[in-house]
Amino acid sequence: MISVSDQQMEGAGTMPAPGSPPPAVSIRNLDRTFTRDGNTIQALSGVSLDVAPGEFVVLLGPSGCGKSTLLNIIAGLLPPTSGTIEVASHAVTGVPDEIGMMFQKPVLLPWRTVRDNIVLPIEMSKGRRAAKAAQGRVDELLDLVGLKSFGDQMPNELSGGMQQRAAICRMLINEPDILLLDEPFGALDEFTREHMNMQMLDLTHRLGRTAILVTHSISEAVFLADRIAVMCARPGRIMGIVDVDLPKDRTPDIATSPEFQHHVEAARDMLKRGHAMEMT
Ligand SMILES: Nc1ncnc2c1ncn2[C@@H]1O[C@H](COP(=O)(O)OP(=O)(O)OP(=O)(O)O)[C@@H](O)[C@H]1O
Repeated sequence: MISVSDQQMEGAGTMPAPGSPPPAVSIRNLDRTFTRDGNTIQALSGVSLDVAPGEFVVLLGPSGCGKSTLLNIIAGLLPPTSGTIEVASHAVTGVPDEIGMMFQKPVLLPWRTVRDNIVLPIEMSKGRRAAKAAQGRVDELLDLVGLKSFGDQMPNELSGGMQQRAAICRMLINEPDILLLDEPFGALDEFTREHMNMQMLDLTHRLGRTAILVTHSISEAVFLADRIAVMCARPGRIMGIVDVDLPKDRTPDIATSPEFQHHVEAARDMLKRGHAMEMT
């Protein structure tokens, strides 16, 4: 039985159940507009969403529906035009300490070794001595993502998937509770992407992290998510939520199961309805 709730009906499915722990991320009535060439673009309108600690939420929607804008607002990189955003029960005013972020491109500095790229966030915030003291943690992280013997290599000696794994280590070096993932594996080939998704799922469960991931891919969303927030454009908003009640331990084989396909259909139907609303 698939649980689907429509946000058009009073934000159903986006709020916590009574008595549940405070959300890791809480968004209320968020709007964001941009001005371009004298025109106002409503990138987000009336977005409300709570993400529970340890939950994996996927933002799924077509190009331009405001997924990256929403992620950047949660990360404190962009202010909302109106509405509220809290991370760990605190209003977001800058980049919260709890947040780690990853983008489609790994953006490793080519003149620094993998290890020196990973400690960069510490070096920038706490200085070189602190970065040096974190080398043990770097080794643990490299081991965690299967790059144990690659710490002293230069980024150009690594494949695209390996570079993204180094970027995962850099995201985790400050031990963030909440991971914001903007199509982190979108530039990788399908096989590597599948492998990296499995690794990310395993990591978030093992480390007990909260994750919010952006994707256009319905099957990727169903594979990764505890809940999918389906978005539509013009203006960007959350159409509704698909609860993915599949077992937490997932391997690519699950994609052939009827349950998986039912969730894919539920998300696709919601996307189609969003598209139809955009056209009217
Ligand atoms: N800095 C900006 N200035 C003007 N318009 C912007 C800016 N950033 C985003 N937009 C507009 O806001 C809307 C949402 O953009 P956003 O990048 O968040 O969408 P998206 O769903 O992440 O798209 P994609 O999947 O293609 O990355 C788009 O119409 C985009 O053109």
